[in-house]
Amino acid sequence: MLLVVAAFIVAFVLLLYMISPLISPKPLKLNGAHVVVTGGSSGIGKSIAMECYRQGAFITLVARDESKLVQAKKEVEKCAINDKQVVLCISVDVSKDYGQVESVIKQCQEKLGPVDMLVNCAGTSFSGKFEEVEVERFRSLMEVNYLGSVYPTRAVITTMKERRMGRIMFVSSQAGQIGLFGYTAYSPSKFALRGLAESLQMEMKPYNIYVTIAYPPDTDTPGLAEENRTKPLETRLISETSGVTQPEQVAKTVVKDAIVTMGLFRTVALFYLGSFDSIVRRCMIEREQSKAADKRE
Ligand SMILES: NC(=O)C1=CN([C@@H]2O[C@H](COP(=O)(O)OP(=O)(O)OC[C@H]3O[C@@H](n4cnc5c(N)ncnc54)[C@H](OP(=O)(O)O)[C@@H]3O)[C@@H](O)[C@H]2O)C=CC1
Ligand SMILES: CCCCCCCCCCCCCCCC(=O)[C@@H](N)CO
Repeated sequence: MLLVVAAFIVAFVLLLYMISPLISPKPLKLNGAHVVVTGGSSGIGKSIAMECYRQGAFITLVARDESKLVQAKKEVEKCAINDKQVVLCISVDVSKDYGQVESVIKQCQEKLGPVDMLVNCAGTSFSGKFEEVEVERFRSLMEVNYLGSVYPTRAVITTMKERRMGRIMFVSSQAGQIGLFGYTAYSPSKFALRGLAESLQMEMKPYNIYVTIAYPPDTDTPGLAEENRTKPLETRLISETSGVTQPEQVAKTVVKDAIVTMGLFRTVALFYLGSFDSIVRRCMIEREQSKAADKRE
């Protein structure tokens, strides 16, 4: 009986794999394409920009800090494959004023042509126990991670629809697939991206615009180093189960996914949850035991 079920599952997956090239669109050629990367001055965004540059794209890097932008531009330029390629830098806060975001997108389209691919990677994380996270943080994470992806997307979408082409990428997180200890402020902002990406994909498909969303694990970036400064023990132990990835690796995977959209759904690994609950319980018991021991002394 079990064997039959297993055989069915294997056959189904094989079938999906075989028909996926038929139902997915033609791969996007990055050579000569204009790619806008928000959060392109650091970490995952910077690696994505470098990966696209290696494939011949023209890049606009968007972030706030000008000196980090200039530094990143130099690094991206080193990945050039021809002498026509250009890296443009734009300093703007993607989460505050929609009018501003719209006007910088206009500027970069005037210089490098219509946007072929938008990578929404600007974002920030924070971990801490729910009651210890400042209330303001819940608003700011939602603003940067969610609205900071809505605004640039909104600013490029009309032209993409007119041209009947384009790719939009959102960078969520494994913490955007399941809620985890310490991420009460961060996870919801990443879950929101999933709702946005799935709804938008349904609207955009008839216009030959494809939306992808990435769920990376912990990745070795300045952003992660900053987050680790306040990370509760539980969050650290839970995160260790999926390890730390290098930004270059994440970039390779997500860029490939965006240009060759497979359209296959990613499954949530729910079986992890049981083992995480036991980590949380163990930490609590150990903390209580050491408190009790302190009292006895
Ligand atoms: N590193 C990790 O473990 C993981 C990260 N992610 C997600 O990937 C994305 C990138 O993370 P990571 O590379 O670690 O982060 P970094 O902190 O290294 O880089 C963040 C980038 O976003 C920019 N940015 C932040 N806020 C704004 C804003 N309001 N307006 C414009 N630009 C902004 C930063 O530049 P500046 O500050 O100058 O504006 C910088 O370029 C985030 O969305 C993060 O949530 C997902 C899973 C794992
Ligand atoms: C298909 C699999 C889905 C679920 C797997 C569960 C894995 C549990 C480990 C979760 C690690 C938390 C990563 C958060 C990364 C992040 O976004 C911050 N580091 C940002 O700085």
